[in-house]
Amino acid sequence: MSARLDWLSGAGGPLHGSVAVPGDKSISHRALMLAAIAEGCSRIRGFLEGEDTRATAAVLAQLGVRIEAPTEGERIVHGEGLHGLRGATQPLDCGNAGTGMRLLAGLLAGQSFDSVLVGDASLSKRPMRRVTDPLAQMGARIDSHDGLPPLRLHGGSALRGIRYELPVASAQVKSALLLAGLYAQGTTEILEPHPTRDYTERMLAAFGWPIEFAPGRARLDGGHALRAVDVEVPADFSSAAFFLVAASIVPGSQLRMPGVGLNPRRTGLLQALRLMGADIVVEREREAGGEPVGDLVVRHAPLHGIELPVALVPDMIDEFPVLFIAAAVASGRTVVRGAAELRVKESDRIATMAAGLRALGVRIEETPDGAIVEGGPIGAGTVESLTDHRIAMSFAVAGLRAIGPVRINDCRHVATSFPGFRELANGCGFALRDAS
Ligand SMILES: O=C(O)C1=C[C@@H](OP(=O)(O)O)[C@@H](O)[C@H](O)C1
Ligand SMILES: C=C(OP(=O)(O)O)C(=O)O
Repeated sequence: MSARLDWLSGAGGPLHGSVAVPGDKSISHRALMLAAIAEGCSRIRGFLEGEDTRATAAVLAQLGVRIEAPTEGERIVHGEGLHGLRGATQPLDCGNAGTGMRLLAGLLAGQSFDSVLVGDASLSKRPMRRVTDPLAQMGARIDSHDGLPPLRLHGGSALRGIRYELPVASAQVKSALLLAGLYAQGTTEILEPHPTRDYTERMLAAFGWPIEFAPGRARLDGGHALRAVDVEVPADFSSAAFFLVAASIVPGSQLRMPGVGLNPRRTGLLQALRLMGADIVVEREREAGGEPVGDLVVRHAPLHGIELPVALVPDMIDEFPVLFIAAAVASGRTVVRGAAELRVKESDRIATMAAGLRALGVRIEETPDGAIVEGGPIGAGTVESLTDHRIAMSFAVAGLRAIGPVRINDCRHVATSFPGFRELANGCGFALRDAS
């Protein structure tokens, strides 16, 4: 993870073929965690072999959970039961994963032993009070470094359920509190300002924990048990997003992505791109592993700028970097508002995208909670990914339509969410290579 890796993305395409997008990151994290504290043995298929999810698996192994990896994309988790985890002697390294650290904070807050959660340089700058404050209200004792990692969780705290209104729409915070709620006395109830992805709720129900949930709220009582189940992980919509935009902007392209997760709390970009004029069809809609999935077929279409409806923002929170690329090649102006959360991701994604697009000659004005992008030609140039995986892949997409090569500095974190991105991209018509 330390060696630097720079990419050059050139004008490729047209893009053709079928792209097998890897498994959903959010679901893979949760499947590991719930299986680890379930009774019995769970098999996970379609598991994301990303660095973020592997870090979560390694943390659970440190806590005494036996996890087998019989084939790539498969895990067999030997559950230890709700009270079967064992304290680790070393800090638990969540790598680059905000999801890993925040959900584990909830899971570990009610254990009998102490834990220390650490992360890499990027994760060490991400705000943790959003989870530590409500967990403290539940009775947890957690020390942080001024609201930043590392998090020191003191074991032996008796947790009690709370009713909590989330100040920001965050599935990570909701999930952390629900996981802590498993260990709490009484009822834990979470209310959201806007509904967020409900994977934790759906999966808790699948593992047999009584839970009530509806868009924007979730409620459970402590003191039940989880029973092992098999989990089928769909392909990650957020990874498919790069190919949706790539094929939309390169003339003559047509791509198919089979088995992509289409949970409505994830597919805001589909709606946004359609509002911009994109030609995306969902085929073979079905249910797999309790989640809606379908095959996405995308063909090139001329895009035009839009005022993005603010209500779509939480449903496409990880897709903004690549939306900004679509906006940069669209005709006219695209306006994004209500997306201040982008500033506390792996990088400040408003500032990082604005700096990169400006370096390529695109007119973009940053606002506190969004940006205004003027579509037009994309020039050649050098951009900094600031080790943010989604920024690196988004500028790889931009290179397809640039008038000369786009150099993307520091792409080593792409494998956190999308191992094999470059090979898949080149396989369907990208021209993406090492810069050195
Ligand atoms: O719960 C999850 O799996 C995630 C929730 C989102 O974060 P927030 O909860 O901070 O919005 C998202 O950005 C992240 O990639 C994954
Ligand atoms: C924000 C992201 O992930 P995390 O919060 O888990 O680091 C992401 O994958 O874009």
